[in-house]
Amino acid sequence: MNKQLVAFEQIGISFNGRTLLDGIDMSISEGEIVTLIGPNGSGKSTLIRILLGLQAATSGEVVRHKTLRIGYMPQKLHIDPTLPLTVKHFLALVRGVDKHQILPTLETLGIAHLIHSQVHVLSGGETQRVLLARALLNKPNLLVLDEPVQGVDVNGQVELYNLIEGIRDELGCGVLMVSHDLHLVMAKTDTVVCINQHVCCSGSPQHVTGHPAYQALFGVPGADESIAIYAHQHDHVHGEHGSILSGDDDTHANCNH
Ligand SMILES: Nc1ncnc2c1ncn2[C@@H]1O[C@H](COP(=O)(O)OP(=O)(O)OP(=O)(O)O)[C@@H](O)[C@H]1O
Repeated sequence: MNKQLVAFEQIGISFNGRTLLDGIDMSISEGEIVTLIGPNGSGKSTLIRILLGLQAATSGEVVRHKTLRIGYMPQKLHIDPTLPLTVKHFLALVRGVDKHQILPTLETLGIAHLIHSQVHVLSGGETQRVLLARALLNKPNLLVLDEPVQGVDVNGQVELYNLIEGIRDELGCGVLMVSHDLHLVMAKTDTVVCINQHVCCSGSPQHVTGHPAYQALFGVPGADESIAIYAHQHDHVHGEHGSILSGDDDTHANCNH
């Protein structure tokens, strides 16, 4: 069995008395691609921030393997557009980077020709690849990608997911992704975890997509396959502070807790 890199154990977090995450259990192993899905504001990025140590959980524990080394790709590049900065110089800012690895990494990602380009003139897809290059230059055994295909057209999304899968195959690293592009990402994912305060559904894409919960959450029969709709129907009701009050309607999506 592959080495487990990270395990979230009963992670919970509250802000100003409001429970955002409650009792989250999930894990990521080497060679595994895990995709985190859920409605806007359900706490996906917060869970990533907890993993990165940028946010403290209110309860529970993140168990990290002693060899864990994370390469993080944020949702967006936050750089002052008036600041002159080439791709090469941007990547040279990675702490401890081996500068000889910059060009080969860009070659792997198909953007070697952009090495002397200014970062603020890059297209959406090019920017995402530069951010992926930065994550890879950290020599990770876990890639953490927060909405990696944001701002990328559909063809570009397929290419990026293929690249990510290829990187997993080559490096044998684990991958944790947040995504809204359910149909495209499913084909490249080993495990899907759907959160909405708690873990609502999880498992292989085959298991999850065949599950009534998934269909109630994301699928509208006959609708455009590329459109994912968050119509999250619980089989229970949440109280004011997030507690689960009832589970009396078994025609609704079944959540796993
Ligand atoms: N430090 C904080 N203090 C107060 N509220 C916070 C804090 N961090 C996050 N939140 C709130 O938690 C909620 C979840 O945010 P988060 O960004 O984790 O959701 P998300 O699932 O990643 O959303 P999206 O899909 O829209 O990116 C938001 O309502 C946000 O305002």
